[in-house]
Amino acid sequence: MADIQVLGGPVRRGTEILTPEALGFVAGLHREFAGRRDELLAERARRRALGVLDFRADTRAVREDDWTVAPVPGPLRDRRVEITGPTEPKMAVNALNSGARVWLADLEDANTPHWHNVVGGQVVLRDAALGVLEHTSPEGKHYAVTAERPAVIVVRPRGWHLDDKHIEVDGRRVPAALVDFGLHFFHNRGPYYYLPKLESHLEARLWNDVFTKAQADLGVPHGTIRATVLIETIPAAFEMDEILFELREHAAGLNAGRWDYLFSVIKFFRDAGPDYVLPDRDSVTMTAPMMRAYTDLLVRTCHRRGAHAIGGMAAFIPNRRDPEVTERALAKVRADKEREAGAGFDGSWVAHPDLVPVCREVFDRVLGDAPDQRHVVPDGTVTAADLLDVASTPGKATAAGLRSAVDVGVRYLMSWLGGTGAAAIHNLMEDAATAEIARSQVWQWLRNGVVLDTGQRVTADVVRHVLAEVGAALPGSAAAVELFAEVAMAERYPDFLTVPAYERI
Ligand SMILES: CC(=O)SCCNC(=O)CCNC(=O)[C@H](O)C(C)(C)COP(=O)(O)OP(=O)(O)OC[C@H]1O[C@@H](n2cnc3c(N)ncnc32)[C@H](O)[C@@H]1OP(=O)(O)O
Ligand SMILES: O=CC(=O)O
Ligand SMILES: [Mg+2]
Repeated sequence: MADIQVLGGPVRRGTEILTPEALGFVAGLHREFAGRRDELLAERARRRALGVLDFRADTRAVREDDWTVAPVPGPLRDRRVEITGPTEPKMAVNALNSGARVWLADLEDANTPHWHNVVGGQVVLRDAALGVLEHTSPEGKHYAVTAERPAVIVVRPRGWHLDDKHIEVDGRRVPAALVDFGLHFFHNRGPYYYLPKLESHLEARLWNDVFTKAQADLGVPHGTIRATVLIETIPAAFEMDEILFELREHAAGLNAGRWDYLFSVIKFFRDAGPDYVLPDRDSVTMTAPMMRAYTDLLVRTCHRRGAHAIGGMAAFIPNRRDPEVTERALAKVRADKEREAGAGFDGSWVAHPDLVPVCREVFDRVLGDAPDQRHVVPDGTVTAADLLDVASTPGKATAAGLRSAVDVGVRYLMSWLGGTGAAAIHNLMEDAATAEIARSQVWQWLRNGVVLDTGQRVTADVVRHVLAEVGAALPGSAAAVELFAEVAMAERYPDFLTVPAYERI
């Protein structure tokens, strides 16, 4: 224990989570795997420096051979509606009662990793697993899980890129992914996880080895854990088969994480010239050729391998106080889910309980009594050129788009720094992934000197001017404005906005 330091302050009921045994377990994972994690992060940078993306020659056999992942476990058999949300107690109860089949309990895109969120989230997850989760709001409203069939909990730990500054082992910070997974698995024995932001099959292999050791250390049978991997980076799109193969004894499916995927496309090609400059965020829809290629390949890969293909998040949020906003959100979400169900997905995500019925209805119509449509393997081939066809994305870079990116980015960072990692902004769900798009788009437009629809070229002065106007209209935004400038305008592009942001909380 002497070499395990907890640097975060006290959190209510935190001692139930940060027990010597649980910390020892996390330290064991850290000692075995942190070094490999470091090498894999360095490998991300090396791969981008090469500037080339293609299917790998050395894994051709994995793509061509016949194999399948382990059989789907009973509780994950039917995933037609999954609700996502942070592990805050009220939302946790609401998600479990929402009628969705799965609750993606999010320690990643929807969560600010304040220490009290990290530890408090584990308290909520433990109570939920034990069936004792309850909450009373400041207004005195009582929340308890009453659903006959509460959603199955699937936990999303943070990605490989972040270290947690509140736990040190042998003098160094522990990868946040190992903190989140380790504490959760120690207290609840899993067994279901979503794995975010992977860039390669070697990162999947690392997760597989973490699962193997974790199960062995705690005497849990090998293969109990089941992971759904988000394909939400462009490098990972070229290794879908390989990722499932590495995790085949622990894999449950793949998910099309569209927002981080777009972020990754911009990030990977941020200085690759005009053919790779994306237009306004709201014009890049899932019907853009490169997005269609990505989801087609995902569904085909999953179904060939017996895994579930889970759709992504439409960002439109209903508003119980504004029927027009709600009607628009329902129509947009319905169209999105119909596209996904028609393309072969087995289920999809919603961001709000009021969207559960529409997603369920759309998938009920396509699935009928069957729990999924894994037996449907769509024909066709997706080539590297299809995945990389950024140039055919319709839309323009506009002055309104620039303002919106800056405005949403600053508003979101205000929320994130304040401890709330998902927010409804202008009736859209914004989280770390969508904010990454906003700031990366500004960086890309600036680097490429993009000319907007108004004829104005994007320069540092133009961005500074918009940022000053946005900041002036938002009281208390100084820290968020400064952070936005750092992540959208720095000469050297920061890989993740959450890394510098984390040092400020
Ligand atoms: C790119 C990606 O990774 S997507 C996945 C990550 N992102 C997310 O998970 C975002 C999930 N969604 C949310 O966080 C929220 O819906 C927000 C922040 C967008 C909007 O939340 P709010 O402003 O509270 O919405 P609203 O006021 O309409 O909520 C109404 C009720 O629904 C509840 N609710 C809203 N969203 C959720 C949710 N996702 N899960 C559970 N309950 C929810 C609220 O707690 C509230 O409950 P109450 O009536 O008991 O008070
Ligand atoms: O995590 C999901 C995404 O779209 O990003
Ligand atoms: Mg994501």
